[in-house]
Parts: sequence; structure tokens; C-alpha cells
Amino acid sequence: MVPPSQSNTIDFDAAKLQRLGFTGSRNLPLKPASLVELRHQLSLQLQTSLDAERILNLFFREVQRLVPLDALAFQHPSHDLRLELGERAPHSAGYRLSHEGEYLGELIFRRKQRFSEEELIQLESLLASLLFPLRNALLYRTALQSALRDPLTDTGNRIAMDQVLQREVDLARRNLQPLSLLMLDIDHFKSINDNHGHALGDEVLKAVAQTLKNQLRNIDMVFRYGGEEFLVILSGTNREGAALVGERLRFAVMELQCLDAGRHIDVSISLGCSSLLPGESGESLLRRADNALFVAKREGRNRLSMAG
Ligand SMILES: Nc1nc2c(ncn2[C@@H]2O[C@H](COP(=O)(O)OP(=O)(O)OP(=O)(O)O)[C@@H](O)[C@H]2O)c(=O)[nH]1
Repeated sequence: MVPPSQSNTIDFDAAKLQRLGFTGSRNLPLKPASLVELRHQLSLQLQTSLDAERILNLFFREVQRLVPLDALAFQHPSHDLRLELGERAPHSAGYRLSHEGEYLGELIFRRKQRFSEEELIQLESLLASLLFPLRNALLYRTALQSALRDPLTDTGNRIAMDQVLQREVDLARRNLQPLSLLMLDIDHFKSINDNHGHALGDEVLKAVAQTLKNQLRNIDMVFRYGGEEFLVILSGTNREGAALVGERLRFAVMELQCLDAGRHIDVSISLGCSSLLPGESGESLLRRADNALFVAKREGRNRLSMAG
């Protein structure tokens, strides 16, 4: 798919901000505003985006029309969201944000000079304008993330895989970096289901996915490709490196302690590995990993096969 060119892209957030009279030039001095004016403007402005980072950037910029700041830090660990704007400074005012009991993150204002009582009251009043937009942005972030994840194994799904693979192929080409894939499949998974039940089969799938994530540096690169099939994207990794990772994964799965009523179940995986060739497409790289996996299965399973 060809990404839209810059000239065909309309930034609706920016367009709406412009209509509202917020031109967004970072270099122009900020026009001072009263608390009432600023609260009104923030309530309009922060509604223009569902992107938490953008909302916090806007908030940081606009708040300074009333209270000068050097930095704003925000974090919401369970959303994996961490933001540091401006330059660190010794004095700080920190807030734990929540709305109707729902935790929305920690926000810290920082400054070289101490904050006065009046400034703290103003900041707290302005923070109230942030809560709804921030809550909506966090909900949107959750929705986006769940659209890209496989709920059973908490790995990326096929949609995420297609996007990441394309991106990684483009990056590898541009930066002349190696890129490898490991396509892997649990051996005789049908008989695990048949002999121990589908629920236990699900537990095995989850355990294998967790093992893969535990063994890898970048857990965001593990995707559920199909029923009992996973894809691992190894950016910056050549053929030899990928073979080492593949064997490490294979041994880790063999050591899994999967039990059914106290009885050990043998679990193993077969893997196919391919490394990006000059000028090769993502589809071709994927196809070669899949073919190599087929060879690993044919040659007896519980093994790694390298694409030619
Ligand atoms: N429990 C469970 N089983 C699944 C899931 N998705 C697919 N399966 C099962 O996975 C099995 C895959 O079986 P096959 O494709 O025959 O492969 P296999 O038995 O692993 O044999 P080889 O791959 O040749 O070693 C099928 O029985 C599917 O029903 C799932 O989400 N949960």
C-alpha cells in the first residue's frame, strides 16, 4: 500500500486549532491570558485531539500564558505513557490526576523559581480543564491498542504485524541494517487440544507466548500469526544472530513446565528463519520464513530451519 503523500494529508487537529484562532507557532511569544479566559480556551482547544501527547503539549504551552513554567512531566505506567516537556528545574508541584475514582496519571510542573500559593491555585484550576480530554485520550489509546493485540496471548495481532513488518523493512532498507524473521509453530498442537482439552491448549498458547516475550529484548515484536503460529521480527539482526535467537527460543519452550493434573506435557516448537535480501519485499521475506518452517516440520519438528 502506498502511504498518502504529505500534500494529500489534512491535519484536522491543526485545521481546527487554526479555526479557533490558535495558530500554534512555538516561536511567537505567548499572549498572557486571565484564568477565566484561559480555562475557556483550554476547554475548546484540548477537545481538538484524542492524542494524549498532543493534548499535554498544548496544555503545557497554553498554561504558560498565565503561569510561567520550565517543564511538565507526565506518566501513566499502565498506558506505557511517559512524557517530559521543557527543561528540568528544581522546584516542582506534582498532582495525581483522577476523575470519578479513575486514575489518569501523575503530572508534575517544574520551575526554576518557587511556585506561589496563588500560582498553585491557578494551576489546579487549569488542571480541571485537562481531565476530560485526557480521559478520552486514554480511552482512545486503549481502544487503539486492543485493536492491534491478540487478547489470548497479549502479543500483536495480524494487523499490527503487517504494519510493523512494513515499517521494519523500510527502516532496514533505508539504514542498510539487517532484518530477520522467525516464524514458529507449536508442534502437534492438535493432539495437545485433543488429549488435554481446549482450555489447556489455550494455557499452553499463553505460556509459549510468555516464554517468547521473556526471551526477547523487544517484546513488541512478537505477533500471533495464526492459531498456534507466531512471528518474531528481529530488527538489526542478521542470519547468524537470528539463528542463535531461534535456538534460544526453542530450548526455552522445551523447558516449559506445562502440567495437566500434575502430569507433564511435552511442548516444542518448530521454526523457520529468513533474513532480508537486498531489494526484497516484506511479503517475500515472510514467505521464505514460512517455507523454512515447513521444512522444519517436514524434517521432524522441534528444530530450526534457515531459509536459503
Ligand atoms: N486451544 C486452542 N487451540 C487452537 C487455537 N487456535 C487454533 N487451535 C488449534 O490448533 C490446532 C492446529 O493443528 P494443526 O494445524 O493440525 O497442527 P499441529 O497439530 O500443531 O501439527 P504440526 O503443526 O504439524 O506439528 C488445531 O487443532 C486448532 O483447532 C486456540 O486459540 N486455542
